[in-house]
Order: sequence, then structure tokens, then C-alpha cells
Amino acid sequence: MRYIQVESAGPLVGSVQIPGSKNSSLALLAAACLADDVVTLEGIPKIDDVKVIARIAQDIGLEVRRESNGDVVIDPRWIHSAVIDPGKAAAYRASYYFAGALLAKFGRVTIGFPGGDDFSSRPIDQHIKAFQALGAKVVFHEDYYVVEAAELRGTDIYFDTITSGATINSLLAACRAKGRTNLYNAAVDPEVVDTATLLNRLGARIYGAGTDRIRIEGVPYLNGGGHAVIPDRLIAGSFLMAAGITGGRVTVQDVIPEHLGSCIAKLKEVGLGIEMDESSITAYGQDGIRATRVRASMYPGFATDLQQPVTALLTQAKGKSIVTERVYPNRFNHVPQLRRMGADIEVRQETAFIRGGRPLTGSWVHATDVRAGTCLVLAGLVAEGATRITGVEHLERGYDDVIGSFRSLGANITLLERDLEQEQEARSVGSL
Ligand SMILES: CC(=O)N[C@H]1[C@@H](OP(=O)(O)OP(=O)(O)OC[C@H]2O[C@@H](n3ccc(=O)[nH]c3=O)[C@H](O)[C@@H]2O)O[C@H](CO)[C@@H](O)[C@@H]1O
Ligand SMILES: C=C(OP(=O)(O)O)C(=O)O
Repeated sequence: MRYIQVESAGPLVGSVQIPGSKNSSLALLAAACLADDVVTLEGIPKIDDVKVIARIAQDIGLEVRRESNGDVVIDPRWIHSAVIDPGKAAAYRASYYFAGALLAKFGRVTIGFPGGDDFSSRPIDQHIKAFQALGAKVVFHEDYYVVEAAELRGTDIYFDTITSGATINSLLAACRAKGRTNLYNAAVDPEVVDTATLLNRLGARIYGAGTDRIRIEGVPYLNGGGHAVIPDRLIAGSFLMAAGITGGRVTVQDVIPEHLGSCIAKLKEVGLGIEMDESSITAYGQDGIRATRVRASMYPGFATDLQQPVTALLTQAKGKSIVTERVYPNRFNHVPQLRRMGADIEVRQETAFIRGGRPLTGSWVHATDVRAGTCLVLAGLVAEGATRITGVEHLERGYDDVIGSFRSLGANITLLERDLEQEQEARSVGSL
């Protein structure tokens, strides 16, 4: 069993280079399938979700390779199958983008249901609704579904809720459809804009990405081309919070500060000093952290993926903080783990009530999902004694070298392995 051990080592100080965004990369890699020539993507992180895509690529004949300079080259000209293995689709969330991309290119796709972090309910009804509106027939089976259309035709799609995944999937499905598609109530996330930017570079005609109304004029084919993925705003936000919780000073480099607007505003509100230039942000502790209220919502609101690290931060703010989760009302799996470390947090419906300022104590805790992992690392940075975090595979879905980057800031953090079977055997032999 692998686990991450974190011990308090004082304030984190230094700067970290922020890698390309996980969520954007997963969309861009699927989007590249739509092209009729080679696509080169710069900044795709080395994370487990990308490795699953490489395995899916092998199955369907999509050629993907990483060059020595780190760029990922995708050659979609030899795709021979539009069948995605259910096990691989379920290994991460964004596999649903292959549904939109392969449907648009081949008129049919067979694909397993998406996996990813488990917040009890993550429907894909808006993705399905968009495919159907474009003229596709969808048939559900036990662990996969089939989407098929003799021809996709542009149409008006009104999303019932703001969803970045279904907005991106609609871009993928509609950009080669016949005629005009209008998306209403579209998500405005940077990942939506990034996907539209790549597709437009390849020859798509997408207008208005970044607003809640997007117009797509279908084109018959897409060329090859190149694009650099946007930096990971969620990783950047977590490092800024790490500066806050340890009272240190951390600079995140190669970021787009505008993507972190609501995070920066909240960090200032709790008392952190913030300095920025065009592509870097520095956060530093001043006189402790103040309690506050956070409402996680869709972009440009405070990101749900930063709700867990900010909860760790607020355990160290004297007084009462209130964190409300509007995107995934049950996304509080990190709270029982923080409680094991001594945090005083009560969850009622979609809200966590934090009585902050209590010292945390290291303990064995479990990362149930990628951001719960970050939250526990942050808590471990200030806990007394060792915090040992299992569920490392969740962190590896989203973070490339989480250990190395925290260490470069002075954290005492190590990846360790524990052989439980051997321990058990030693115990029973020792007892005789
Ligand atoms: C791989 C990826 O990019 N994951 C991100 C993506 O997830 P994901 O794409 O799954 O999230 P969405 O933006 O689609 O979800 C937003 C909200 O819409 C709801 N919804 C979504 C689709 C649908 O068909 N029906 C529906 O009701 C969801 O339950 C949620 O309440 O955006 C989330 C919200 O910013 C982030 O937490 C995830 O990190
Ligand atoms: C929820 C997340 O990821 P996914 O949608 O891939 O499960 C996340 O990145 O925080």
C-alpha cells in the first residue's frame, strides 16, 4: 500500500511552475481526434488520466506520442474503431469527450460510462440531450451506451444547468455538424474557451466561447495544427493556499491570473497578501487567517475543485467559517478525514460549518478523490506529527509529481510504501 507522509516543516517558501490543466488537456486530446491531420499539443501534464487516454488511443488506432521537448503529437488519421472499452472509459471522468468527438467524425460511437471522482451524483443527461438534439440516437446498455447518427444537424441547445463537460462535448459534436448550432446557458470556464480555441485553430467556426451563448457553424473537415494548453488554475490555487496555511510565501509561475480571480479575491479576504504580474501570482501569510464564507459555484465563481483545499485552510482561521457547495452538494468526503486530524467541522446538507483555529494532529487519512488529496496534504503541512495519506492513486490522476513540487517549497513530504501482508505475517510469526 502506497501512502504520502507529510510532516510540518514550517512555512513553505519558493516558486513553482504550474503545469498544463488536467481538465483542459483531457478535452483537447479528444478534440484532436476530430482533425484530419496531425495535432501537436504543448503542456499536456504527465498524469494518470492522460495515461488512460494513451491506452484508449492504442485500442482505436489513434497515434499519440510524447516528443523529447514534452509536446504531445496526436495523429488521428489512422483511427479504425469508435468503440471505447467500458473499463477504460470508467477509469476517468472526461472519457465522455470521446463520445462527442468520435460521433462527430464517424457517426457512431460505443463507449462505457464515465468514472472520475465520486460525488454520489454526476449525471450526463445534458451531454445526451445535446447529442439527441443534434440528431443522434442514444441506446443505453448495462455498462456502455451507443450514440449514432446518419448525419448531425445544427440546432439550438438550451442547457438545463450550467455544465462545462456538456458544453465542451457539444462543441465537439457540433463543430462538424451540418449548419449552425447555438448553445444557450453554456458554461464560461477557461477549459471551454481553450477547447474552442484549439478547434478554431484547426478550422472550426466557433464564436462566443467564454460567454453563455456559443454559436457553432459546422465545417466539413478540420486540419491539423498546434496549440498550448492553458495552465492548471486548480493546482495553482492549491499552492497559493499552501502558502496561506503555512504562513509562507509561494509564487506560482506560468499562470493566467484572470483564471484565478475568485480564488485570489477569497485569499485576500482571509488575510493573505497577494502580488501579481502577467503570468505569476505570489501569496504570503500576514497576520494569520480570518474566517470567512465560501460558496463553490461554476466559473467565474469559486471553483468546486478548490473547495477542499480552502476547507483545510479555514480550519486554521479563528472563528466560524461556512463553506457551501453549490456544484456537487455532497462533495464533502474530505471532511471526515479532516475530523480525524482534529478539525471541528459539521456538514449539514450542502454546507460545512468550520470552527477554526484548533490545532490539527497527524493521523492516517484517506484521499477519496483528487482534491481531497490536496486538502489532506495542506492539513498535514500544519498538523502536529505525521499525516499519512492513502488513496495516492487519486492524486496521481490529477497531479504530476505532487511530492517533488511541494518538496521544492520546503515541505517535508514523502511517498512511502507499506507492505501490510508482510506486517501481518511478521506479527503472527512473532506471536508464536
Ligand atoms: C474532467 C473535468 O473537466 N472535470 C471537471 C468538470 O466536471 P464535469 O464536466 O463532470 O462537471 P460539469 O461542469 O459538467 O458539472 C456541473 C454541474 O452540472 C451537473 N450536470 C453536469 C452534466 C450533466 O449532464 N448533467 C448535470 O446535471 C453536475 O452534476 C454539476 O452539478 O467540471 C466540474 C465543475 O467545475 C469540476 O469539478 C471537474 O473537475
Ligand atoms: C472532479 C475532478 O476531476 P474529475 O472530473 O476528472 O473527476 C477534479 O479534477 O477535481
